[in-house]
Amino acid sequence: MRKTVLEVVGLQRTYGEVRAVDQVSFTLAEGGSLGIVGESGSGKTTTARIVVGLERADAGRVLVHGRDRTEHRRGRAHRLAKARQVQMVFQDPYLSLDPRTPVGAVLRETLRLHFPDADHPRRIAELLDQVGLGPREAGALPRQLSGGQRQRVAIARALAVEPAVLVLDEAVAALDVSVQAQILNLLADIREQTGIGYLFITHDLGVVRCVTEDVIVMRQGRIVESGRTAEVLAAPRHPYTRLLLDSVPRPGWDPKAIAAARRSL
Ligand SMILES: Nc1ncnc2c1ncn2[C@@H]1O[C@H](COP(=O)(O)OP(=O)(O)OP(=O)(O)O)[C@@H](O)[C@H]1O
Repeated sequence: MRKTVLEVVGLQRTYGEVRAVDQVSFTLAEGGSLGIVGESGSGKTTTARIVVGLERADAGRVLVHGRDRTEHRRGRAHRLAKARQVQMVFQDPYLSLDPRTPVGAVLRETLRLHFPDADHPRRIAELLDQVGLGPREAGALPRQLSGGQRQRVAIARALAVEPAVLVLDEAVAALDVSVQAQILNLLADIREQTGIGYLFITHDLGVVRCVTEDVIVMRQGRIVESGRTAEVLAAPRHPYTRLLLDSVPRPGWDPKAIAAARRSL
């Protein structure tokens, strides 16, 4: 049995009348990969943002290696320690990368903050190599890179912190299908090499099938189904999961039938 790295217990978050996250609990094993799927508005991103610490929960707890992240303690050391537990990769790295900072400098800044005494040039070369980039990209600005390369930089920056958990929020959604596959393969290799646990937020069941071991399905803030990914996708028990599976465009896909099925749920 692998140890648990992340444990989420009874998360709640309400915005006005909307229960964005309602009694959400799950665990992620060390080196495991858990998908959170659901339609737009199902509460996936809010859950992820609470796990990372970008959003507060009204109730519930987030534990990494048994330590509560939701406790509010002031101070730089505490903030940095929290960041080292969980890192996030967003859908659009353009928004999270400073347009004026070359790639190598992005990594150097992160390393200076978290590991001031490390051998930065060596570590930067290692990180770039780990994500399939080289010295040429180290000197480039974000706009001089392709979407896939930018996402590789965002992944390298997250890895620089040596986190226990990586939260990937629609991390390949903006990329072309072939580039998506490259990044998903890269992420699978990195997980194998490092043992970092992944929390994959996506609306795309193809992504879930490729890169997760377990999955939870969210609808209107609640978990409606969870289990091993292969089993949930092969034999979904909840009608909503079946509907999500049916909504994946494929030959013979009929939007009218999907809309009718949705109304009947
Ligand atoms: N800051 C906010 N203020 C008000 N309502 C919010 C806020 N953030 C999220 N919500 C609402 O909470 C619900 C869940 O949103 P959330 O973004 O978590 O869903 P999601 O499944 O990630 O959707 P998407 O895939 O579109 O990002 C939605 O009804 C949304 O409108």
